[in-house]
Amino acid sequence: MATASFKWGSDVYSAEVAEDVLHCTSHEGAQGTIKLSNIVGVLSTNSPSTPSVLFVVKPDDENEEAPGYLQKIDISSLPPALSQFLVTVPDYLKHSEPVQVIISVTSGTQTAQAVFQDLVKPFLTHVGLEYEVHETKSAQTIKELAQSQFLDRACSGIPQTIILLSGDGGLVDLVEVFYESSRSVQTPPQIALVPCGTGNAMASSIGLRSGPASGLVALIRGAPTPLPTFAARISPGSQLVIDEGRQRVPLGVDAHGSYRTLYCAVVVSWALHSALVADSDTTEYRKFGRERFKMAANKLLYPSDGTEPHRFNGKITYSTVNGQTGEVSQETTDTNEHMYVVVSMVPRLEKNFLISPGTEPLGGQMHLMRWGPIPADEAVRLVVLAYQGGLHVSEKTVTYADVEQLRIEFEEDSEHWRRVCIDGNIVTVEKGGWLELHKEPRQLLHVIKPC
Ligand SMILES: Nc1ncnc2c1ncn2[C@@H]1O[C@H](COP(=O)(O)OP(=O)(O)OP(=O)(O)O)[C@@H](O)[C@H]1O
Repeated sequence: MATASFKWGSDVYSAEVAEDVLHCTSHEGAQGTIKLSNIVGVLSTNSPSTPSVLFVVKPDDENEEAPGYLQKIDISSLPPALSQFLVTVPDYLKHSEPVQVIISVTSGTQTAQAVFQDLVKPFLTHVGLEYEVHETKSAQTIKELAQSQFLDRACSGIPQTIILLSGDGGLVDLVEVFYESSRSVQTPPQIALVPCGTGNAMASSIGLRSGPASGLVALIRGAPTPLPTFAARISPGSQLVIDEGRQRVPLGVDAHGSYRTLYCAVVVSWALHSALVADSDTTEYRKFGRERFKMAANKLLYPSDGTEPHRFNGKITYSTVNGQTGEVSQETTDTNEHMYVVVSMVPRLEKNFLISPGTEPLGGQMHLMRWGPIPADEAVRLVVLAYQGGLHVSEKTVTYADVEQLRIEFEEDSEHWRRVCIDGNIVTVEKGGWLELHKEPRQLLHVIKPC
């Protein structure tokens, strides 16, 4: 198939579809092919008589996650089989404010700049959109932009669309600024995700699982949907871990003085999960992409001194609602010893890591996933089952519950085992401290979900 090597020209091509492939022929008789699965959309806005096909050329057709580059060709007429791809420019790309593009340069394996040049910039140009580009200069850039620009517009009722070329971190930064502000948001920004991170939990959960190009498909044919957000209240004395674990920043308390609230939209975890996220967030580990999580997990599950994995101590209480009667019941895990504790607000933490098959994307649910101390090999088996379509949730050893609220009281002496992960941020809870999770009623951000 000539997808990568064929040189597309500015001709108007005649086009026909056969066996999920668009066959195009130029006036001079040159022939090129495009897999239908690589088509982003067909625009007929500029000239209805010569629709434009936007498609991704993948140098390595076998690797569906390879970013590739975007190409546009005009065709002389629309084959019926292409009508499913017909799109018009959606309202969220027609705001008076230019589209805001954020390139988070260190996300994942540092591909975001190339993804912008090869996919997003050509997309914006072909669709004829005005845009402003912001490249991150530090870990604070997205928060600073949110403070200085996005929040102002949202509070003034100005519609805006933000394209995030990042992992979950970019979204988490926006959540932090918008939800910690006391200002009143009139018009939530509409956020398009172009997955460039390591886990890309939110993007994968809303269906963007074929690399960064899937973000373009959602951008041209998407539905802005409120982003459910959750409040994590943490006891006083907690600290944010920064600088690859070397430094701590006290989190302080909210104005009422009894706890600090952090807002989240993806995942809160403790025990093995938070430890592996914390341990693997170093420049050295980041080079390994998604593998870094497995590498860190192995070190925790099979300690080098030959001992068994750590038994995490704490009391976990949670409430559930009976779907039929609406009755709320309070439950406590049968033991205070734990190995794996994850509260997920999304179904997937990575493309194929289906941590919570019962969670509807952007549905506003929290699911607790937990198991107690078990042999390391058994823990590995459960994690493998999660990669095999979320089969771990039916195992007897796993607690899996749709929870309304949850509280953990930490009973660990060492700070090392009191590290929790709140949407990728690592927080150490004080000795004897606690964490509570609640559903947050405000909806201040919208995520563009693929239709
Ligand atoms: N120019 C920069 N200099 C330093 N840090 C940066 C810079 N740009 C981004 N960062 C930081 O790099 C991290 C990137 O996080 P992001 O979530 O986007 O990617 P990831 O962690 O690889 O993916 P995921 O969260 O989906 O697993 C964030 O902490 C962000 O603040």
